[in-house]
Amino acid sequence: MTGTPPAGQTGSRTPFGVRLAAAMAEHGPLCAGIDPHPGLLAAWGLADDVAGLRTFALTVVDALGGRVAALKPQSALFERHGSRGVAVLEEVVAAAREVGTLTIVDAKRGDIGSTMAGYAEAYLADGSPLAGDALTVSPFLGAGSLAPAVDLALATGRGLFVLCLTSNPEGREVQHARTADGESVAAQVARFAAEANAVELSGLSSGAAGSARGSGALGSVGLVVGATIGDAARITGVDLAAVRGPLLAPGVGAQGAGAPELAAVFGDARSQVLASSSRGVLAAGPDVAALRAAARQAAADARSALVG
Ligand SMILES: O=C(O)c1cc(=O)[nH]c(=O)n1[C@@H]1O[C@H](COP(=O)(O)O)[C@@H](O)[C@H]1O
Repeated sequence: MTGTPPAGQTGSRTPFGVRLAAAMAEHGPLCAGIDPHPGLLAAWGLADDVAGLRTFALTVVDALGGRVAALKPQSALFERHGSRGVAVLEEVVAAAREVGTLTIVDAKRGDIGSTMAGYAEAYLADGSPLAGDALTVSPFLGAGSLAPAVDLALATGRGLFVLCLTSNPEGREVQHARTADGESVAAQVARFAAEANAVELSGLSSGAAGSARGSGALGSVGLVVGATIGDAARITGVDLAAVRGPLLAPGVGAQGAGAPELAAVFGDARSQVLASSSRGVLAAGPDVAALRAAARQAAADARSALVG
């Protein structure tokens, strides 16, 4: 992909889907989560306070920045330290940008449309300190309520990952439910993303974006589809390949999924998958070389399941 900008360049008009595809090709289809759980802080010999949080999170950026396709800080585990924890999240986003690594801020935001516009400004606007390259969002107030986030993400070259078939077993109660016309909630969500990507991809016409056009191009509105879901895509009638966007696949590592599950769950949509692992990689810390080795192994496992 000649002319593709550095993967971590944010605020450009080069679409997130194009930048993510380049980063996955360069580093392998792995997103490393930054989840500073109290137990991990303790295991790393750190206090469960803002200083410990900061050391933990910036060590991960230092170890894995420039070496993985994306980093995904888990907002909840920063928020639990209050406003100073959120300031550390802002630092993490800036540090990753500095080393050219894409960030997916995992805050799972969702609200009525007019309030969603506020969240969109916080996480997707140029110049906002919480704006990484993409945001996880919840469509369970109705997928259409996410329209302000879609609009701002596409306008700023950022992306979204919309919860669709989540890795936790309780998710089925909502996601497998059928609407009055028989479509599953998950399929409705997937259709929402597919429609946004179809519009975006049909508009790509020149430069780096244009070179990514074609059957393999990824739009910027992805889905979250857990690697632990078994045959839920078939059960719910979700056509993952038709989404033409990236598929963030948590559940790898600590939640039990590995290469066989990735291959089985994603079938002909495997090339769109960004496998995501947090504790499975972070448990190797705080040693930087050990963190790098763990991420390298996780990326190799994901690549073996998803590429080729
Ligand atoms: O959006 C997510 O990333 C997500 C969606 C989902 O369905 N399941 C899921 O585990 N996650 C997140 O992915 C991370 C998983 O962490 P590990 O189980 O330690 O790899 C956590 O930050 C979860 O909040």
